[in-house]
Amino acid sequence: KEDSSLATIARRFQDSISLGKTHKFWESQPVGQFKDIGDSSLPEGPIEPPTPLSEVKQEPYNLPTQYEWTTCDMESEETCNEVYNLLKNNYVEDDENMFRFNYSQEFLRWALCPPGYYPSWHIGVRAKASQKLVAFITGVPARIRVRDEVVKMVEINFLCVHKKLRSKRLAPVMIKEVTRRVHLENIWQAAYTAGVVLPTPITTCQYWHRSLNPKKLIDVGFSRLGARMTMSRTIKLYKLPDSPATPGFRKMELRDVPAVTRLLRNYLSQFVVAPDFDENDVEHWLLPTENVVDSYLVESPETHEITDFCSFYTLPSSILGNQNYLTLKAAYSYYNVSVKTPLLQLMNDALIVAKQKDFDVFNALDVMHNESFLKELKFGPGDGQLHYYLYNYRLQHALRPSELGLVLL
Ligand SMILES: CNCCCN(C)c1ncc(F)c(N2CC(C(=O)NCc3cnc4ccccn34)C2)n1
Repeated sequence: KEDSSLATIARRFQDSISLGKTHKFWESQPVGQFKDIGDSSLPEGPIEPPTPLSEVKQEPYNLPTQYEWTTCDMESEETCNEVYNLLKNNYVEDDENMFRFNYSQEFLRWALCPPGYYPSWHIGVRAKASQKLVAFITGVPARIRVRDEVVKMVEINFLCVHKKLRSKRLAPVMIKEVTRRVHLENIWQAAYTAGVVLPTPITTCQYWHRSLNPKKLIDVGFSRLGARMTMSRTIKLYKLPDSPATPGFRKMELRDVPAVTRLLRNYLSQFVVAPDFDENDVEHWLLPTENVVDSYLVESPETHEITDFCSFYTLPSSILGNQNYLTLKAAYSYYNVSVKTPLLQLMNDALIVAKQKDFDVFNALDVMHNESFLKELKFGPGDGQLHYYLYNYRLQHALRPSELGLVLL
């Protein structure tokens, strides 16, 4: 595996710039530049001031003539289905093209229609002739705290260009168009992630996977049988109890929103970058939604106080080219709060309910305090890294993943 340290990648990126090979795009954007890494004379905070709204480009950017912009109304069954199919066939795959994310329609409506969302930030590109949807990019509003500053941001996600239109340089103009529409709403910062290195990550996270259905995971090539391991020994290794161990462990309900909000706000205050959730946000993002997000809490049987919380979201992947299985059912660790119940025990209960719900694998990033349970609960390191980025906001130095309290979908 090549040395993938950020310094090496930065130097290569710098070299490729001098050779004129790299995209001019990212050096033209207000993002931390590789050449500025370590320059402590540059202040932390916004890189560029807001533009007066009258000076923001009023008309959309130009697309190649055979394409046109469209706004995707995600609350329309038909349009949501078009977006679903574009992503199902053209969104992120693993490096060996064995899996592709298969975000469900109900997940996309949840992820893209939070309180205060802007329909105009759900941007599609259609081929004029066929009216087919061939590309997509989204923004949703979020209040994100960076150290002591709560910043109104946009979370950019679901950038997808149809496989047949790759290297037509559509992505840069889509990024500029969503930026323009966000500027029109007087928002000047963004948060986004990518599996690739761009200028410049605020942190780089590692994925970890906990097998729940090891036989299927080995059959489909997601994991391999360990050396000197048999299949039956492997199934036994990952076996879990039939029910959670923590007394008072139960599903979250609407009546729990105020208590969960207090618990979560308190817990997230320890991280350098984290969402600034209010009760409306908690009701949308954390109340259980079938096939989308599951959340549990610990209510003390004695005092009825809510002391702990855990949650995970449902993101299946299509399995490309396997005769026996079509879909990998994956749960992704979301927000977890451990105050009275040890995080290790809380997350083991999360694994137990995920197994009960027939998930094949439970994924987690090494963000927040996740490092403390990953190895002990038999998570294995994944091959994918997830780089986190802020747009138009400089941090003087990259964060450790444990300083990050933000999970994007
Ligand atoms: C903000 N959005 C984050 C959602 C996940 N995003 C986009 C992502 N970006 C880079 C990755 F490395 C990654 N990984 C999940 C881990 C994993 O499960 N790897 C095997 C696998 C199974 N299915 C798929 C589908 C696509 C890629 C890998 N896959 C690695 N996830």
